[in-house]
Order: sequence, then C-alpha cells, then structure tokens
Amino acid sequence: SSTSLWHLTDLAAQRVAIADQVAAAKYGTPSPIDDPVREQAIYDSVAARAPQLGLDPAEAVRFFHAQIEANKLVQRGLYARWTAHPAEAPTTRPDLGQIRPVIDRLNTDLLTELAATTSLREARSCPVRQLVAAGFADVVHRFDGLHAQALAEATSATCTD
Ligand SMILES: O=C(O)C(=O)C[C@]1(C(=O)O)C=C[C@@H](O)C=C1
Repeated sequence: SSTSLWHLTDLAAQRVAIADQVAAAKYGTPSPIDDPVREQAIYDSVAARAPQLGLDPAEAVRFFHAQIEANKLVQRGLYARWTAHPAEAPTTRPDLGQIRPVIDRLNTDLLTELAATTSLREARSCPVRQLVAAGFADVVHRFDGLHAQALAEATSATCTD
C-alpha cells in the first residue's frame, strides 16, 4: 500500500492537464463538452472493477465523479477563455479517439492507487495531507488558477469522512 497521497494526487493532476487536449479536440465542433454515455461507461467500468480491489463501488464512483467534474471545469473555463480571446484558441485539433485511451489508462492507475491509499484516505490527517499534496502538484504541473481549482475539485472526494 502507499505511504503518501502524492501518486494519487499526481495522477489526478495529469487527468486535469489532459482536459486541455479534450477541450481542443471538441472546441469549434458539434461535440458537446458533456458526454453522458462516455461518463456512464467510466462509472460502470469503475464500479465493476472496484470489488476485486477491495473498494466499495459507490465510493470509487464518487471519486471518479469528482475527476470528471474537474475535467469539465477545465473544459468550460478554456472555452470561455478561447471565446473571449480567440487568439488564444488552439490552432490544431487533436483527435479525441487518441486522447481517451490515455484517460482510460489514467483511470486504471487512479483506481489502483485509490485502493493503495485506503488507510491514508480514512485517516484523520487525510484532509491536510491532501491539501499539501494538491498544492505541491499545482507547482510541479505549473497550474494556473483554473487548473488549480480543478485539481481542488478532483481531490475533494479523496478523504473518506
Ligand atoms: O471523453 C470526453 O469526451 C471528455 O470530455 C472527458 C470526460 C472525462 O473526464 O472523462 C469529461 C466529460 C465528458 O462528459 C466525458 C468524459
């Protein structure tokens, strides 16, 4: 099992960072930010894999709900930025079909690390440790305010109250 929340937090930060590519893939296309079918597929997959990792499916789904809300927070923030300042909008459009496998991999790694951090996430010290880890990740990933806010959202479901 893990001795810190760092790896889990770094994985969440990588998932927040990849939202930039997702937004660039969808911006200016008819594909909406929200894809409920894709979200449900993630929740179903997470819930199905949770028990063999010793995780409560509902708890695992709650954690991934926060990851997806964080991702959408970045996408919406970037859309607003790009609409207000078209010069900042991406000039090339990545293929969502190539980004989702990377997200799938991050989801798998997050689920594994969620299981490895169960005792840390249940500890009284969890909230302050999570706050410190997220602040460190903001610096390591050079996050701006939008991405730092998203990582705060993503890590809001780490500790089990
Ligand atoms: O895969 C997408 O289309 C995304 O926008 C990423 C993501 C996610 O965080 O996994 C976020 C919003 C969508 O509703 C579905 C999934």
